[in-house]
Amino acid sequence: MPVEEFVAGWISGAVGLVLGHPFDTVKVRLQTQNTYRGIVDCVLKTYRHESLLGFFKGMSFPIASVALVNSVLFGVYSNTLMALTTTSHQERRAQPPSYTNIFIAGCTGGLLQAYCLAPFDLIKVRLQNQTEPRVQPGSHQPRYRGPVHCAASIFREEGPQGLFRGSWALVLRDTPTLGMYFVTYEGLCRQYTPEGQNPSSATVLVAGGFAGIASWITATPFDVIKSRMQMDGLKGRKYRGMLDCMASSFRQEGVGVFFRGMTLNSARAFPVNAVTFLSYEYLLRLWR
Ligand SMILES: C[N+](C)(C)CCCC[C@H](N)C(=O)O
Repeated sequence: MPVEEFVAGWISGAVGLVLGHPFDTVKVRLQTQNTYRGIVDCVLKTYRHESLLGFFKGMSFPIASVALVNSVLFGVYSNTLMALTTTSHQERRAQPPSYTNIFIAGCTGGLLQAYCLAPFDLIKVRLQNQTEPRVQPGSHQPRYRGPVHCAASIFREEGPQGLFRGSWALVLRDTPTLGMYFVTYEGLCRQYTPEGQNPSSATVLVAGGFAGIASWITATPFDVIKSRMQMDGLKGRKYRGMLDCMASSFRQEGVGVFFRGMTLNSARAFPVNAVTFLSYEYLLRLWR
């Protein structure tokens, strides 16, 4: 039943999310702050200054919203595929859909999830970039006290459209790359599974992991622009728009800027997406 796909998408996303958050925090900081020399430097400074908790900043909203975001991604993907091929999830092993249809369904899922993700991702990025240690009485207060305060402040200071800052870059980041995500996953599963059978757990883990890496590698240039657009507006506006952000980042920092965070994105992508697909497939088989 289509609704199961939504629920499976949610639970599997939450599991992956917690696992990958520390990588994500370091990545966001490297993409948007020029104070770190590299991954190790950023990890050490974060740990010394903010303790282990520093790596988990901004995680609560993503956990709450992953329900919506991942269920939209997997639910729209699967239901689009059903509309294109008239096969349900269970029938797809016996009648595999074409890669073109998988790509179209993945892009559709990606496009819609990007819109749901936009405000939550913005708040995550703003909180991850607060480098103040835990608030103690009398110490310097960070700008945002928590996710709700952050959302309310953005709404007040930058208007409702402020909550969607960077959403264009996010849509461009996620639409084609999520098409690729499902094509890679399906392709690898088919390659290592005898015809008509379900892929083994090991196959699902490896295919999910590589699907994550493939889509994150290609998504990184827009990921950098997205993070920068999201931080813009915090202290006045530096960029006139997405194209200006791309041009001025390139002018000031060279082409390398578009690959910032690629190592961390890939390192995070394998475990996160291996677990995401494994729990997704497992839950759907459980409910059949
Ligand atoms: C398309 N792009 C690679 C940007 C995102 C893929 C999202 C997959 C998973 N929720 C994760 O957080 O890794």
